[in-house]
Amino acid sequence: MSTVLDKIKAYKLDHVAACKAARPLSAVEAAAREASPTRDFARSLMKAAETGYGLIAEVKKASPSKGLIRADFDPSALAKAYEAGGATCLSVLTDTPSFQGADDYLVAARDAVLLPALRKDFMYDAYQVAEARALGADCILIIMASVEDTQAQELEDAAFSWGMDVLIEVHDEAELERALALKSPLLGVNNRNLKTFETTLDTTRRLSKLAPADRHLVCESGLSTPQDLADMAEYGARSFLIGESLMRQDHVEAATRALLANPVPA
Ligand SMILES: O=P(O)(O)OC[C@@H](O)[C@@H](O)c1c[nH]c2ccccc12
Repeated sequence: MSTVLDKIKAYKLDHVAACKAARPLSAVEAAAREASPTRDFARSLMKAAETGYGLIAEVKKASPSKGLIRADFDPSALAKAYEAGGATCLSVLTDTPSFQGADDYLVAARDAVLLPALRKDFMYDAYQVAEARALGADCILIIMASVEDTQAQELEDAAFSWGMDVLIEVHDEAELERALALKSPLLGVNNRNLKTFETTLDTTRRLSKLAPADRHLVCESGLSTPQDLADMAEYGARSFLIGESLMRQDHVEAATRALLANPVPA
């Protein structure tokens, strides 16, 4: 049976082929070389996590599981609200149509602030990594559920060659094992199964026990309260990737601040 992830992968590969035909890799690489210097995504998270929580705040208009999340959607205003509320980094969905994202949203959000930004998309080809850098991205996502090992390695190598960081995303034990063959210290545990959309913080509870000490755990999806963060901190998570619950707030800055207000449990 084909899953949502399979469908996204199929249209994304078509999209990348069309992009390559319209704009050769050499042109994208030239643009990437001219892009704004990278901001230190991984280091910022680790530093924030020394004294509190690292927060990757996501600019997310819609999702395949929830449909439209935020009608009043202004990426630069949202980025500013996140920054003012204490977020460490941004994540900006560029995928469309599933997430109703756009490359321009990433450019606008990052330009509005000083925070490092993740291009949140489904990556399969080094071409997309160069594109990400040309858009200003400081980090890319590798979803282990959707790539082969060699592909993951190519994506990571390409990101490092552009001076970008890499968030490696896993959802089960087998993916985590495969992720450990890569070098990036940022290990994201997605609490949402991208094939069924089932979301449970038990995923982090389970996988955190298998994460080596030299990886920085990023707990992703399904988080909405300061209590969720404190709960996940008991399992070693100090950094969080949060979208929907913040995107549904009228006052994003205040909500971001409130989410981060409680101290990390001793
Ligand atoms: O909106 P949430 O439940 O706070 O989740 C944010 C983020 O983790 C989620 O958007 C996400 C995690 N991994 C992904 C991969 C592709 C698209 C989206 C995602």
